[in-house]
Amino acid sequence: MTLTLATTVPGEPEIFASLQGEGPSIGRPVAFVRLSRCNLACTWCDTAYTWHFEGDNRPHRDGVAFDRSANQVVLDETEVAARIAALGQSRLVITGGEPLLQGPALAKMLEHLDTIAPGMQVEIETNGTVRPTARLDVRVDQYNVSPKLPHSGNPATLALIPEMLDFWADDPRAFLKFVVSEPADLDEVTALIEAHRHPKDRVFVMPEGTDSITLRERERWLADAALERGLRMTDRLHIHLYGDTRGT
Ligand SMILES: C[S@@+](CC[C@H](N)C(=O)[O-])C[C@H]1O[C@@H](n2cnc3c(N)ncnc32)[C@H](O)[C@@H]1O
Ligand SMILES: Nc1nc2[nH]cc(C(=O)O)c2c(=O)[nH]1
Ligand code: SF4
Ligand SMILES: [Mg+2]
Repeated sequence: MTLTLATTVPGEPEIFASLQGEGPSIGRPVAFVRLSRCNLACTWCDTAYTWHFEGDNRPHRDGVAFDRSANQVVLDETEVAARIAALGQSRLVITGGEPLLQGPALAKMLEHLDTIAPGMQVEIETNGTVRPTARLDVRVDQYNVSPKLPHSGNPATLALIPEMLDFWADDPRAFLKFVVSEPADLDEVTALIEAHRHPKDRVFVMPEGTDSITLRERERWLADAALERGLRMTDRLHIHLYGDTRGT
């Protein structure tokens, strides 16, 4: 089966080694694979090149027309697994775009990966709106679920599906990671986790931002808010280290 991946440069799939920059595994050395396409359209998405193609039925961002052929590459699941194994890491982060849109092919890729690099730990970065298939789910050690608040520009009917929030609350592998732009967003975070009984020790808040100055500025009030509300906070380490660049 094939997977559709994002690219670093035209034709080169976005498969790379880096430190996990966000969330419960921050600082861990990992292999990353970034898949193409998304079912949401966050106004501040830092990887819009994974879903925002010319001709797509999506709002254009900054008036820039993205070229699909330069931003996608299709590979067999065995080739994807081989490239991940070649990075020599013991942990894998699957991200996108929205990786759970390609559940069946991802499951096959991880099954093959287990034969060439046995025992790799697997994390999935997801917007939390798509249920993982059973065959994929058995291969996953951790879900980093980032539900999208209204400031993302997505309608709540698409982004905040009550049954899915209940589903993640019940899974001890699922950590929520809310992107926050202003202090009032914290009230929405608190209301959501209380409504869906998501344990606070599995809830992170993370500043919106794609440069160090913005992140640091927002972290000043976010740290106090997290402390006050009993939530965990995460930085975005990769932005400080490498800026907002592909393949890092
Ligand atoms: C690009 S998304 C891909 C995975 C999935 N679509 C999701 O949204 O979780 C990876 C992570 O980056 C976060 N993110 C994207 N743009 C961001 C920004 N401008 N500031 C902070 N976090 C951002 C998302 O919320 C998510 O946690
Ligand atoms: N280093 C690094 N850490 C990350 N954690 C989550 C990322 C993502 O885009 O999903 C990401 C990323 O793009 N780079
Ligand atoms: S859900 Fe994730 S990949 Fe999709 S637009 Fe939002 S941040 Fe970007
Ligand atoms: Mg990222």
